[in-house]
Amino acid sequence: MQYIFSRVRKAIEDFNMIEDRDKIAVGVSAGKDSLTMLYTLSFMRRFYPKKFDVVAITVDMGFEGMDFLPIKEFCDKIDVEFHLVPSQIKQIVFDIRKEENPCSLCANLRRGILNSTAKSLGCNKVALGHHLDDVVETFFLSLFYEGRIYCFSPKTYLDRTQVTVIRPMIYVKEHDLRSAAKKLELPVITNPCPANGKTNRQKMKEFVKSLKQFHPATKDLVFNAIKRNIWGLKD
Ligand SMILES: Nc1ncnc2c1ncn2[C@@H]1O[C@H](COP(=O)(O)OP(=O)(O)OP(=O)(O)O)[C@@H](O)[C@H]1O
Repeated sequence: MQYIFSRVRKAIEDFNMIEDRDKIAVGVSAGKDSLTMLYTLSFMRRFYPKKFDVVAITVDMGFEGMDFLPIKEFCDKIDVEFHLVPSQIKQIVFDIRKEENPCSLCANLRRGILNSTAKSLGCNKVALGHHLDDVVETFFLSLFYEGRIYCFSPKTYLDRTQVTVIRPMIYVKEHDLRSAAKKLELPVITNPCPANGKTNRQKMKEFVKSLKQFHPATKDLVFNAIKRNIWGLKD
């Protein structure tokens, strides 16, 4: 875990993600990435030089048979307030609109609920669990499907809701998150979304993996280019 803590701390410091007296709403999907982020931030709040508080928010997408009790119990164990917010996102996206490419509408609706819940709980920040592999995949998604050089930012202020979105896991690789979640025995719930594994993001994941045969460090090289040329971070 020490490795993950140090990578998260470096990302937080490089992009000034945390300030004194922040109240951070951690978006918890119940997947490995956001649960590891929740564990990391809840641990860090005890020794980090800037004092901050953490609450966990899960937007219930409306998929049948999801049991969030283990997440609630995990939050109790690490002393974090847990909020489960019901929604009709599944019905809207799949049953009513029958979206062929459901991901962007789904993510927009989810983000809206997450940010407004965070605001109503007095949080000034929302933390999302995007990791280094997500960064590189998003870059290629934007390039191949939108024809632009783009990636989400590590830290973004949202005018409308007046909360700042932070992504403290961007320096951590998915592989390391998978190992950490296993080691910590986090109560990971498998994503029941019917689109899971069939998305353009999944295609990009496979594409990035395939690049390894041409150059073993492609992922790191692309990530460093994004850091310098899109996020403007100096070496
Ligand atoms: N239902 C949800 N409720 C609250 N936050 C969510 C929810 N779904 C996603 N998020 C937040 O948005 C981030 C990015 O969402 P995405 O669907 O890409 O997650 P993921 O790659 O499946 O990660 P995870 O392993 O945490 O599920 C998550 O890491 C999490 O912080």
